[in-house]
Amino acid sequence: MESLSPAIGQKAILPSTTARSDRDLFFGSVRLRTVRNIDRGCRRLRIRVQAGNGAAAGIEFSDPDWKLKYQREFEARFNIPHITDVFPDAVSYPSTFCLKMRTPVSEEFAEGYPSDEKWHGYINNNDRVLLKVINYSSPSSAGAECIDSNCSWVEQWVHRAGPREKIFFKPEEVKAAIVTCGGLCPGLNDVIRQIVITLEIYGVKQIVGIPFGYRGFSEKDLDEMALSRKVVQNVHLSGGSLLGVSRGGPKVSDIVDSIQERGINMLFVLGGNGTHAGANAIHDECRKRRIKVAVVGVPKTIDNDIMLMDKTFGFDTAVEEAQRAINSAYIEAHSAYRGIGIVKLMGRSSGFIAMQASLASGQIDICLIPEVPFNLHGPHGVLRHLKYLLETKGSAVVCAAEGAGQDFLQKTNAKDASGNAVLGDIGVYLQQEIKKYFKEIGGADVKYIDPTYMIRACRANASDGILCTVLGQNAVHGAFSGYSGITVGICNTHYVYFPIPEVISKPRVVDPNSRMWHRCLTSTGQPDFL
Ligand SMILES: Nc1ncnc2c1ncn2[C@@H]1O[C@H](COP(=O)(O)OP(=O)(O)O)[C@@H](O)[C@H]1O
Ligand SMILES: O=P(O)(O)OC[C@H]1O[C@](O)(COP(=O)(O)O)[C@@H](O)[C@@H]1O
Ligand SMILES: [Mg+2]
Repeated sequence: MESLSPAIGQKAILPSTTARSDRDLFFGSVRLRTVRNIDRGCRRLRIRVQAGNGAAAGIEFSDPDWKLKYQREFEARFNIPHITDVFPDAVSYPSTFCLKMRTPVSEEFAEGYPSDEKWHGYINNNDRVLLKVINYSSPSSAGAECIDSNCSWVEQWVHRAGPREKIFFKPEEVKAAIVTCGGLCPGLNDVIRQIVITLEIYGVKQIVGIPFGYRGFSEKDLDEMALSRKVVQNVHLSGGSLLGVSRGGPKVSDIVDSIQERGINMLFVLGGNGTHAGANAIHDECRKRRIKVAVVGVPKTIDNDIMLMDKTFGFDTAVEEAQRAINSAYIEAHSAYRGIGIVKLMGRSSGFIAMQASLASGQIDICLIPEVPFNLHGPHGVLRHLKYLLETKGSAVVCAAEGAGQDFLQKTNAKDASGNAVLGDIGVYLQQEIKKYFKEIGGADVKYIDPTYMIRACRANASDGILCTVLGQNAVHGAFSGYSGITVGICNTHYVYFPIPEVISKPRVVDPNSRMWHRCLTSTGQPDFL
């Protein structure tokens, strides 16, 4: 067989088993475009290798120093903004955070812990974490993300999160605010709790919650909420957000006016892509006005649609909670004569919850996600496959992400207060179409379960609770260390700080050519519905 790792522009031959259709093939970021030239008899596809990341970024690969240059550019992109960028003379102080816990009433170390303490657990500012940990030997390796056509190994380092030896805020001068925006997500209260507790460990006395997302900065009838360990002690025992959430809200300049009026100099922002876009704009505006405010995000999205991190908090809980709905749909379908269960799960543009929940349950026959187009009708459509399932198994269960199959639904162009498109209900549509289809051919007992808001309102499970704890603590460490315009994340099991623009450049989506999606397909046994 010919090489699977040709240079850019060269042709390669892939075995037919590698190609699942006439569509483009992706090996990570390397796109192999099928030329639709199936050799007679041997069923092989001719493909052309298109550029990897690097060429797209304008890298000159003939330059012997291209790797070095790429790394330098990467380092600059992932540099995390610091207060000294704007205030070069900003004074630092010895940290008041120490792993050796003292009783909270002790005034012994009010001015900082003695520097002769042997081990504080501090992070060095130059500590880094590898963003990509696999050295792919070929662009054709599953999941390969290549910069050049040989998939050369180029180290990509990001900043390690954690407490630093020097802090840039005196705890007694800090007024910290926490705001939770967007939709609910399991774990919001756990993060709030940890932020408050960690701020108190640093010695901060003024901690407030901004009610109902960014709106709390402008609505006159909404008062900020005083927060302390006492207030947040048991808040993680219930779902939702102690502070409330909202979509939409005031202009960034009005938010920053309010920040100035309130004397806030640390702002912790819990939210998804939209919230982080807001947080970054707030950070920029504070810099423009030359006010010393640390703006730190904690990514919140049940959909797991934030780039670069292993996962976001609440996602595990959502997948776990979805099992209950899937199991109910399965029991209903299995116990009925020609039963079909439909479960709709959240995921506006990313099908992670539906994919993982289907995989975990092993009870789903058809998983539909926004990233993978499908036909409903026709010889290869979902309905035809359901007919086959009823004939062979007697029942079937479908799991659909809310953003799946939106092409079938009437578009309204309606937007929510944040500007997100309001989606049609794919679950209801599937239910109607399935009923219609089976009416003439023996009928089907169709049950539709929409557990979406029940899942979102859950309290975090133990694993998410721990993730929230670490993220919340690191958010506070980041702010005290003088960073702003950053967000915290887990990356290859380590905790890191990212500059906000890098994580919101686009939503993270399921790669239809990934091994995980393929695992899901092997579990469901569904065909391509095309
Ligand atoms: N591009 C943006 N710039 C500033 N604020 C934004 C932007 N996009 C969304 N927001 C604000 O962020 C908040 C949350 O956004 P939303 O999209 O509803 O949720 P999420 O943060 O979970 O994506 C809303 O108050 C919205 O007004
Ligand atoms: O009904 P709401 O509150 O707008 O929330 C629905 C949205 O919540 C989500 O689960 C998460 O959205 P956010 O990350 O923007 O909060 C979306 O998938 C879904 O469309
Ligand atoms: Mg959003």
